[in-house]
Amino acid sequence: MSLHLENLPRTIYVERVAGETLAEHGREACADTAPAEREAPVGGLAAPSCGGSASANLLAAPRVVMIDQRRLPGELAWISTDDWRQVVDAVKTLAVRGAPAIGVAGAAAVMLAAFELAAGRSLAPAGNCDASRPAAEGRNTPVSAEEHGGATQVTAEKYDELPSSAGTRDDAAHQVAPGDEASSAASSSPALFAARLRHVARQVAEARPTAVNLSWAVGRALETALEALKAGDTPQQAAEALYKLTEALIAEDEAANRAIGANGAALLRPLAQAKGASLNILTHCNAGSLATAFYGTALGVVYAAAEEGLVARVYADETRPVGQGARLTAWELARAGVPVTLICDNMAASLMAQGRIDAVVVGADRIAANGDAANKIGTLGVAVLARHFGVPFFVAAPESTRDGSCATGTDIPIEQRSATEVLPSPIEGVEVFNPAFDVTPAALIAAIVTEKGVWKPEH
Ligand SMILES: CSC[C@@H](O)[C@@H](O)C(=O)COP(=O)(O)O
Repeated sequence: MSLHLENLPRTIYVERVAGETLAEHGREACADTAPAEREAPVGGLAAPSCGGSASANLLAAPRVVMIDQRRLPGELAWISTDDWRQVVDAVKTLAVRGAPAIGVAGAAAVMLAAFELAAGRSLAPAGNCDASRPAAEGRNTPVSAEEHGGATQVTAEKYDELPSSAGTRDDAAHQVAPGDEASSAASSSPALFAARLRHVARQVAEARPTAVNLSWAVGRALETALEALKAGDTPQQAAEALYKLTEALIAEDEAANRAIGANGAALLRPLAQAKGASLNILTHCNAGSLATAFYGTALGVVYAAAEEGLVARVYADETRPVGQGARLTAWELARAGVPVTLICDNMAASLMAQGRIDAVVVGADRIAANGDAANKIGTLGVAVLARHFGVPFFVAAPESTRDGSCATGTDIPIEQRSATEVLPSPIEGVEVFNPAFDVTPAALIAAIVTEKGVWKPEH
């Protein structure tokens, strides 16, 4: 098999529009339909730019460019925006999804807000960005990063930590009327800038509750801005620091995924040797390049193993109700040149019973200290089946997905999503239960693969 990773589009990146300042640049988002084939600046396909080249002066307008994954596989289209609210909206509506990708998106949203403030623009909420956060239910209850307060979270303290010259949080952050004087004041007052950026960061971090990567990355962004201000930087310089951080997060994520791939391939090698043939691998949801900055976590393992000839075929669960497996994983693998067979979620048992699955590799959205791992709903069922049929079950995720503040999986907040994802037209008298994730106990996981190595929680 020859891999074609160059056919994979970059999920999310940032760019500058040369020759325009933020104040001059239009605020509207543009959605571009990608050409069938196009060279990307650094591997993979990139969207056509909304204008200009990548050379940038101070305060040239940054844009966040994201694949609109709601439109796949029918159409490869990008959202390009300089509005942090649209990035939050994209996270909530799954235009951009997957734990590492929404982490990058979160940091990028804070970066766009910083540029908006630094240019003296209003920070009034728009669209549904202030819409109430997704509900949580059951034992895995805490939802917001602030409420959760763990080591890798955006803590309340971080939100409230002000530069020494700043006033209180309330006197600044809540002055958010469109076009008011406080908006332009934030461009010249580090204290006001910090307070209002903190206010935005909180909204961004709460866009989705389960994947810890979101609040982790937002926390890094906020910390970067506050540190810059403490060091005496202007709001404009702090915004520039956030642009650099977003680029760094994207590069870090790809590097982590490639390391995860190498570590995971080392786990699959002995299985292929024992079988005397390449492996059939089952995966659930999309933990591929589309779910990350590039390359993928679970599919990163597949890509690295495929390079070595260890992979015969990937079976992709369709992953009801949103269909990330059918719409995204199958599309991505086919595009990358990996043989793929799409199955319905209820077919995995039958395949395993026939001995047609050699290993399961999935991603994760949050991993508790004891190794319990939250991943897309349905993963737990696959893990139970794998244990029953003696198939090794591997979890692949970056270190940023580990949350030491959750002792076990019961501490992980589980997002409840809209009933319409399950039942597009309501039926009177019918309630819908739609948790987006479930938790696989560590006892069912053969190994957790991160960029740092392989972790066997049981041992
Ligand atoms: C690489 S993220 C882990 C995935 O396996 C999966 O759970 C996932 O893609 C997240 O779900 P989503 O709701 O699509 O954002």
